[in-house]
Amino acid sequence: MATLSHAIAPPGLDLHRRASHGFSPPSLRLLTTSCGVTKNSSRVFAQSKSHSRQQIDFSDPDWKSKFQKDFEKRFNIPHITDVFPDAVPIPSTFCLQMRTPVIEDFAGGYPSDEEWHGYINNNDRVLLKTIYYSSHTSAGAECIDPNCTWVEQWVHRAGPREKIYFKPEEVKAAIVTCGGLCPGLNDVIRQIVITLEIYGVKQIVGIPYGYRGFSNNELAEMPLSRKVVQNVHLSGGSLLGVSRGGPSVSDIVDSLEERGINMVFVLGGNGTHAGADAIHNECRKRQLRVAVVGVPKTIDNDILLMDKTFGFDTAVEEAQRAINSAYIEAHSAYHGVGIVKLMGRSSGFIAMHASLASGQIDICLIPEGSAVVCVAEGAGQNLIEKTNATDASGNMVYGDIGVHIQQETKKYFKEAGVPVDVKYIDPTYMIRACRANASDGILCAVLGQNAVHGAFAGYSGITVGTCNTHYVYLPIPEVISHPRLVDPNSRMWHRCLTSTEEGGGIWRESGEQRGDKEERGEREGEDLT
Ligand SMILES: Nc1ncnc2c1ncn2[C@@H]1O[C@H](COP(=O)(O)OP(=O)(O)OP(=O)(O)O)[C@@H](O)[C@H]1O
Ligand SMILES: O=P(O)(O)OC[C@H]1O[C@](O)(CO)[C@@H](O)[C@@H]1O
Ligand SMILES: [Mg+2]
Repeated sequence: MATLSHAIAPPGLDLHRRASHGFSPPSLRLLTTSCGVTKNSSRVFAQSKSHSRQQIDFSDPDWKSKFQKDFEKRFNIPHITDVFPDAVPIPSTFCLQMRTPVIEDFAGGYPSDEEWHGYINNNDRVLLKTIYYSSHTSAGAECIDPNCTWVEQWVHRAGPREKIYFKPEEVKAAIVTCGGLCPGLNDVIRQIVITLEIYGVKQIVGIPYGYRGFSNNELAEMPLSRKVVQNVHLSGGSLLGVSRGGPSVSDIVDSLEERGINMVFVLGGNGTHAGADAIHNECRKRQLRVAVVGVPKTIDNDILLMDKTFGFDTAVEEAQRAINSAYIEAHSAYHGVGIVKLMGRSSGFIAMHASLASGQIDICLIPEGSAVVCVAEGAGQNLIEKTNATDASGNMVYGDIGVHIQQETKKYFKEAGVPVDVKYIDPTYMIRACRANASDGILCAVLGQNAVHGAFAGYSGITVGTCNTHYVYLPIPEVISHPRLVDPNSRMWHRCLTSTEEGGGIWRESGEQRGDKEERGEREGEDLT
């Protein structure tokens, strides 16, 4: 008995071609995503892909320590003293005396102020990878060498430092939000402003409409204060507006100089971070004492190394509403088919998580049955006509895979002589224009605070994120070298398969189909995502 899953298997979604296989499957589930297929051989040294700059000779008995040294160098976070070795720090103006200890809680007595100061030591580190894989055949294994040797990889811990490199009264801080919208942007803006004020900063401005705001004289900077941002997190979008494209890096840095801005908080995805890193480098070239700190914003969750980016949870929650509607429509119709297209340019994380969360992504092909199809926008691009268009930032504009599946499904069933009722839902912008949920709200607040702590501590060219639930600073190039992709060998993907019962209906593109993406992307196989 053929199943629809076979009918639409790669190189497919070619429902006609396989229609002759018959159509009497018991029940079948389908989930499509844009995630790639990993050839088993590449799993052996999955991680070495991201370490391609370092040629590792595993026959060298010292390879591990050399690897670790190289890793430390790569994950070193740029500091103001790299360029200004004589920069003198001052004691932090960020007050940590707000604790209200209940003495009785401390059996051995509450630590004195000399022992406890609540700041982060510059040498504190967070373990980047926490699973010891005993074999490269383990699910989601990321091994460096053929023996899957345990290699500790440490990254810098985020948070307030005891010494700061900017006098708050000399700071003019700017916040800019670029790319597309994402739930939680206003929460991050709010928290950055509040934290800057706690340090004592008086000059805080918002740059309107992304990087464009730096060059367009008609767009005035927006003065920001706690009063202005107090309630902004209660609505979605960005208080400052967003945009794609815009001025050159050199023009942006000219504008920073003209405006006297010496702290820039950049909220955006991989494109925005590439811009932030370029701005940081240009400032260094010009010997400007400017701190550039990113906060990763991507609804697609396609930034490397982090547990997840803010807004993702909210988007998944919102996506479920669409899936639920598709499910209800499909189940209420005679031979109903519900199709939902979700965001995910290169990565199918939203589709995978929303499917897993909803438990409703299943296709029943029994005559009285129904089907719910969830597809990530980047999937199956090889099946539809290329638009050859790019947006203002240079990102490729994709064809509409959702509409394609809708049309092909109708054709398929027509040819099979089975009446179907196909309902197509495209909630695209609804999942990213909404307000952040509680867990994203917390994530945004902590990221915003840590961005300010990083800038005051003298770091630049960095971004903030969570690794294994701990907050860290990472050098920008390491998180944007390519988009993070769903790993089909990961536990999460298999959980997704499991949640769709037999899992036989899950479809993903083959390595060949998505060859171009394989070149650009890296799969991340950890359990969290
Ligand atoms: N390599 C780059 N160097 C400098 N600036 C860049 C680069 N790539 C993109 N940008 C700029 O960054 C901004 C945002 O880029 P983009 O539109 O790709 O969104 P993004 O940050 O990737 O967010 P999203 O996840 O919403 O796509 C644009 O103003 C764009 O001009
Ligand atoms: O219509 P816009 O603003 O270009 O945004 C669409 C794109 O933005 C994202 O949400 C983030 O990159 C993608 O998933 C999507 O392709
Ligand atoms: Mg992008």
